[in-house]
Amino acid sequence: MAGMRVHELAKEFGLSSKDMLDRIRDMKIPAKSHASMLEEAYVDKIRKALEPEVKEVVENGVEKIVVVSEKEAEEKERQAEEERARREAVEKERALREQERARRQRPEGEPKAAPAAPAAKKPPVSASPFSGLEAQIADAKERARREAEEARIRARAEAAAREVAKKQAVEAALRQRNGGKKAPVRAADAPAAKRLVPPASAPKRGFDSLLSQIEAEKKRIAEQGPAPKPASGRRGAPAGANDARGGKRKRGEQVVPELERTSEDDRYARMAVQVEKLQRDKVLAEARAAVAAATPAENEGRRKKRKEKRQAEQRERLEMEALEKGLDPSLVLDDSVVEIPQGASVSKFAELISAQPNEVIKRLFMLGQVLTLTQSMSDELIELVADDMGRKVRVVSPEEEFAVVYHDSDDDLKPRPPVVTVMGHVDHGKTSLLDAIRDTGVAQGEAGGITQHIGASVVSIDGRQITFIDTPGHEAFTAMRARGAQVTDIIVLVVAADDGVMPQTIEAINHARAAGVPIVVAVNKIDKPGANPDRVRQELVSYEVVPEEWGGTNMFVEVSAKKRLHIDDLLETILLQADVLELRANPDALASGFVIEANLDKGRGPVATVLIQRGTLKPGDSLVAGTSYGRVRALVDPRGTHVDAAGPADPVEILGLNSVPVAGDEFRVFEDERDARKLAEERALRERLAAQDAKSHMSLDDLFGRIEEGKQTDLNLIVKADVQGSIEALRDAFEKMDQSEVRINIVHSAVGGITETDVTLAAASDAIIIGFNVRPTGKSKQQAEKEKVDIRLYRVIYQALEEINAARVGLLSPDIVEQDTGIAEVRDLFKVPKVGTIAGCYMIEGEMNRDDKVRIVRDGTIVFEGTLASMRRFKDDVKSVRSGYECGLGINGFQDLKVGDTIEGFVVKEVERTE
Ligand SMILES: Nc1nc2c(ncn2[C@@H]2O[C@H](COP(=O)(O)OP(=O)(O)OP(=O)(O)O)[C@@H](O)[C@H]2O)c(=O)[nH]1
Repeated sequence: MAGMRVHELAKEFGLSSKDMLDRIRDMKIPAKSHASMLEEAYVDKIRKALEPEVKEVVENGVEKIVVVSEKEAEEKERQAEEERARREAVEKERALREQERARRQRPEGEPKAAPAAPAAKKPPVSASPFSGLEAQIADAKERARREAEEARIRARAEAAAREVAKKQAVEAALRQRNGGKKAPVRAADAPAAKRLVPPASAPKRGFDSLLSQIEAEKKRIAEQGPAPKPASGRRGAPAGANDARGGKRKRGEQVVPELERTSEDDRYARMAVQVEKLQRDKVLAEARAAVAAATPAENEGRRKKRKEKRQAEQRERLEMEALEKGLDPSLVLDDSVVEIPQGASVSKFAELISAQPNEVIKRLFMLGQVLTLTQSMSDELIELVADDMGRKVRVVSPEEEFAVVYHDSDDDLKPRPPVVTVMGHVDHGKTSLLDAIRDTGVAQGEAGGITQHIGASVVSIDGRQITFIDTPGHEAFTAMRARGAQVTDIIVLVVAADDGVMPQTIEAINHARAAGVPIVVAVNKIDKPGANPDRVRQELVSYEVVPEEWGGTNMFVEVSAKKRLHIDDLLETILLQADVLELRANPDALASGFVIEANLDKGRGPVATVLIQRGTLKPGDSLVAGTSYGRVRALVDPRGTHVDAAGPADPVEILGLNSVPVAGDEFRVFEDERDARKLAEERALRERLAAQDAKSHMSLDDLFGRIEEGKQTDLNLIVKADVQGSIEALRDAFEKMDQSEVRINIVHSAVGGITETDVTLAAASDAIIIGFNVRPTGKSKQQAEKEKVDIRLYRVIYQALEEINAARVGLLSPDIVEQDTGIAEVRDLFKVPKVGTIAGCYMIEGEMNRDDKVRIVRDGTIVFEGTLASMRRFKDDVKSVRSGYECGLGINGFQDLKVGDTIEGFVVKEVERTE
């Protein structure tokens, strides 16, 4: 078969040439106009493509025809039925009329025909005289309904055709606007579409909305003429126009399917652009994915993991440290908890909890505390105010702030010597045993045999070291432990074989057990005739100290300190016990440990004996010990030898501290001296605050006591002395005093000169300062005068006791007082033949007279008291020297003057008692 022209094919399918051309182009078949000749193969293709549509249209038409013929048949049948009914009704009516005529012709008396009566009364509908009329009315109604129905169907089909025409017109307009190549659809083309759309069976609802959208679009184009927005759907579009790309598009794509049909070139160009864009997007997405999967992400992941690991480790470490410090880890680790340094000022506190200082002051006021911005808050106040303001806080002590929890690796730990404390009942031979061990003859040196100050010593056996701490009693051991000074590894319990277990023996056992320290029993005085070592063993069993040979864990050694019997055995046993303990420490670190004894040496200043627990201490190290700090000037071992280094378990005396620390104080070397100083100063501040707190609590209690007991009065004392022993002696003496009328409270006691801190504390606690062999240092004297704080200085204990007793009796002023006159500072020294040492002085305060008594004060301690041998200005003897002048002073019977000493003049005056 030959080819066909486009218009011929269009005619075949009942389409306009233009519609046919469109479809042909959609099928990518070349055709330029309605006259273009189509190859046979193309014609077949077009027919195949269009036949389903045509078939649909035809089928719909057949269906309609079938439906119409059925309806006609029904109608005819109905009409015939109606005709039949009408004829029957007419026949019946005629019969009835005949009957009536006959009845009227009959005489009056003649009975009525029975069957007629009921019929007359209730005639059947079919027999009604109007039944024919009713049938006509019904018939007319039915006809009208039918006509209306047909009209509706017609109207619908026409409306659908009109709408399709409209849509095609809009499409054409859109095409023209976008492509500009397509001629607008003429109104005449519109009816052609009618044939493609089944008049009544076309889907309606979706079509309606499509139409309304098209209408809106048309209106918009007409009014504004902008670029078209994407078509809302493809329903109603010609079948062949569909799905060049599967009909699925992403939101925002600029391509409108209908618009692609403007021209081949245009369409492909658009597709190319789109493909390019798609590819670019794809490439970009791939690149992003590749980048994301590549190194940075990997690094990011690793970094994140590392960070998480670090955080977890840090958390664990903090938790461990908190537990080791006995703190609640939840408080330490809770981010919402604000850490407030101990003794923080009101303004600092407000700043840390991000509150208005005035608000803090107001709340403090409400708590009965009138504080200014710069004043320190106590721990309790910090917690109270924070709680009041709904904030979680944790008061951090200076120790904690500087706290270091040492974590030495196993490799760093080296074996160290054991540290041993000897304990036992009075007179069971502790000092003698230590003496025997050290072989230094200490016991003979102590007149009463009562140990006064703790010390430490080192012995060697078989090249191995043992460090001994000599304690004055169990209290010191417990006091040290209470301060966290766990210095002892082994306790040697001395039990006299002739005396057996005594109260202090039991106490010692309890202390050792509480500290978790193993006991080695030294059964002493076995040389004595009444010695019964086995009895000692038996007695100790009931205190759970069981000899190894009896199946227990305690090693027993029978010794005689006096006769030096089995001392080696004892030392070997101690080493055996130490081996069991596997004592180790890291020597390669900054030194730390505890102060075991401290005093103010007249010649050397503050001296502290420390026991090193970790690291190595060297001269030049900056350290802090309690509230003292300084740079190590010299290290002296227990034999009095200057050493260059001291390692773990070594006891060593250190010189160079600024003040005297307290036994049990922790010491630590800092890399930076400023840190040491800062910690020491903060500790001192905290101590002052604690002392004030203690006072305020106590005074409240006292107030209560006074109200309860009527006449009760308190005497608060601050005791300062040159050695701890003096303080203990004074304390003991006070305890023995009758306190029924006046209660004596020692609010603070320490070794060293009277400082400004002491005066502040005395002012705060309304206390008297008692100085025993010490003097006020720095500006403390002026401060005491300013604050009207009474400082009483004594050289001998009995004098202090006597005065206090006098004061206690009626709190009277003593009879005799020392009145200071002037103070001179020694700035130079001259050796004058036959006269002795003359001090070149500068009078720094008051006026000193030639006849005044004088005391020589060095580092706050009185080193001599006497009279002046000479007082000269230049070469002239003078009677007095006032402040601001230089002079030369000679002291009777005292040559050991030093530059830096102060020479204080005073007169002794008798003061009358007021009652
Ligand atoms: N016969 C004998 N006497 C001893 C022995 N050990 C100590 N003594 C004597 O016991 C007395 C008390 O000895 P100390 O060493 O002072 O006893 P201490 O336990 O240190 O005494 P305090 O320091 O007061 O607790 C002294 O007179 C010693 O000579 C010993 O082994 N044998």
